[in-house]
Amino acid sequence: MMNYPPGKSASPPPDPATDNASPPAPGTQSAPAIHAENLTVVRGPRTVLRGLDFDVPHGQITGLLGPSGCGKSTLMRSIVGTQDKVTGTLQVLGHPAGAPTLRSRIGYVTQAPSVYDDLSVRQNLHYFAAILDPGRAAADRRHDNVARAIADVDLTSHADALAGTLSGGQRSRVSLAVALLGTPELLVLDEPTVGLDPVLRRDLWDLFHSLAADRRATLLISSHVMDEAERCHRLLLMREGEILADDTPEALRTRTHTDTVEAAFLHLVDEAATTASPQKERNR
Ligand SMILES: Nc1ncnc2c1ncn2[C@@H]1O[C@H](COP(=O)(O)OP(=O)(O)OP(=O)(O)O)[C@@H](O)[C@H]1O
Repeated sequence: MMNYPPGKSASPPPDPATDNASPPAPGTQSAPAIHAENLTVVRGPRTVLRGLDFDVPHGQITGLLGPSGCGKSTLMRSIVGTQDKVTGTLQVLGHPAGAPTLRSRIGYVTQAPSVYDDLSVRQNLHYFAAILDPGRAAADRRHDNVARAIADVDLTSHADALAGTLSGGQRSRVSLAVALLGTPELLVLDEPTVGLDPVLRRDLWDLFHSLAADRRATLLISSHVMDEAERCHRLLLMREGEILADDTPEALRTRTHTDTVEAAFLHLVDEAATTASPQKERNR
């Protein structure tokens, strides 16, 4: 089992260029972790995702960024196989999204923490661990995995507190710990740092980088906080159900002659508006 000290390092995130240089995990070099072609999703009367084409590479952190309502959660639900009315191609770890074989290979954390309020943090983790890895013979392994997952999210000192008595941020971290139990190859995290203080946010990003670097996990992390974009290896910038850009933060800044990803995003929004509607642009 990998051992690393989450939340203890104040070091900056690893340099993606250096990280890219490390050898890929065996058997994962060729195909991307996620491959989408003409991915379209209809929700109710609306087409929420419109013909998306993109790849998510293995062993890196890809940030999914865009304003509220642009379709980030819908895309994540499609990837983990819980979204209805998905058309086009969506391959995840070499299988069609939603294939039963993917269940134990993906960790998914929704925006709303899914924990039992009347159980302690440890009991919550043991409950889910027993589903993932049942049987008496696995009791020692479950015990170790639960302790590791609780330590991963820095909740050891709250392990015996009832989940219902925790703060919102702490409850989110319990959900994240549940997702880390099975050491998944792909982690899909929907706004995992929302509502957290800056120290916890930094600690969680350190953990995400450890997961990518040490366990070769692939992470897809949504956020609408643009400063978090700088912490990702790659970015998918979304707007109104479309991918506005798919690149590294540095390449985006360079291409748009801007200093921050937020400025790059705004530049691309303006550029897209000009292309889509010259008349509208002339009237601005
Ligand atoms: N059940 C539904 N029926 C119809 N439309 C829906 C439904 N759920 C979401 N939508 C619409 O789909 C669009 C995308 O929603 P989604 O939750 O994926 O956005 P998001 O980018 O994750 O937003 P946020 O950052 O606020 O969570 C929104 O315009 C939303 O109104």
